[in-house]
Amino acid sequence: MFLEKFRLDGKAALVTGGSRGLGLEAALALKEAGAKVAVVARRASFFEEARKALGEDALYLEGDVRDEARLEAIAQEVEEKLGPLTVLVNAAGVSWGAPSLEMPVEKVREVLEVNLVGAFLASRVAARRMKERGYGKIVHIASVAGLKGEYPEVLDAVGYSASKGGLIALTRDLAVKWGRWGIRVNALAPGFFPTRMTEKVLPRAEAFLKATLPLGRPGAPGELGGAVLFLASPASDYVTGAVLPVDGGATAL
Ligand SMILES: NC(=O)c1ccc[n+]([C@@H]2O[C@H](COP(=O)([O-])OP(=O)(O)OC[C@H]3O[C@@H](n4cnc5c(N)ncnc54)[C@H](O)[C@@H]3O)[C@@H](O)[C@H]2O)c1
Ligand SMILES: O=C(O)[C@H](O)[C@@H](O)[C@H](O)[C@H](O)CO
Repeated sequence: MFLEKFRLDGKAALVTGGSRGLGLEAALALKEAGAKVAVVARRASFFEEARKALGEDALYLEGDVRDEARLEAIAQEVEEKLGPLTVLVNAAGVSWGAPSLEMPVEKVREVLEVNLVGAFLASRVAARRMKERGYGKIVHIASVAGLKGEYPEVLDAVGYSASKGGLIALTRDLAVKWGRWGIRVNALAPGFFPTRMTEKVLPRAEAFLKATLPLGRPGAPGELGGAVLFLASPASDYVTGAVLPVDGGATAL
């Protein structure tokens, strides 16, 4: 009875940034639960890794989350090929590290544009469709960096932190605005996970994280997918506007 609620058999799910890293892990979790999965990344050449993991049944769609017209076309194609869009995971994201007093302002703008504006655009493209059916699940991959300040030896990326804080505010506001349409909007706030995004930062931050995190280590591959599945599936149908840290206790400090 309860395990059944984690199933997504035959439901269409779209994952932005699903070509690798945490987005790919999200797509794999949704697929394992029975969803028909589409992933978006900026270039077709980025899909090699995802194809190996997700197989030929998945849809691989090129697109930039800053381009709303392209997102509309993607949603249309997903609905034509996979059926009504039930789940959107916004995992597309970029980061730019530099000391805050020297951070190039164009990098702050770029990061906000992808991580915050892009997630908003993908959400409303999905919500226009979900509203018609009175049901939908939107999951943002935010970050603990959006919930608390960071020492520079852990994360020196002010634009990134601001984008994730904005995404958390957006999660709550859209949850309130869209709840009456049956659309649930929630966010995950991962701590440190080893991916392409963190490969340069992790060696510098690891000793600090081991010494300070309640669980004494960064996240490992496979430790986010279950939380994605919870927020994407009927198991969380009475949850909206929530922010779930998956962070080894970083935000409990
Ligand atoms: N790795 C971590 O420790 C960590 C922690 C918290 C949150 N996150 C978030 O998780 C998400 C996934 O990051 P990751 O760690 O897997 O890194 P990653 O660099 O491996 O993945 C980022 C993904 O976003 C896609 N992307 C980037 N810009 C895009 C754009 N403009 N349009 C479409 N797609 C775009 C990339 O192609 C890639 O698939 C990001 O939002 C990131 O901020 C990561
Ligand atoms: O990519 C991210 O979002 C980063 O990994 C941060 O979320 C760190 O986990 C945090 O700075 C640790 O306190």
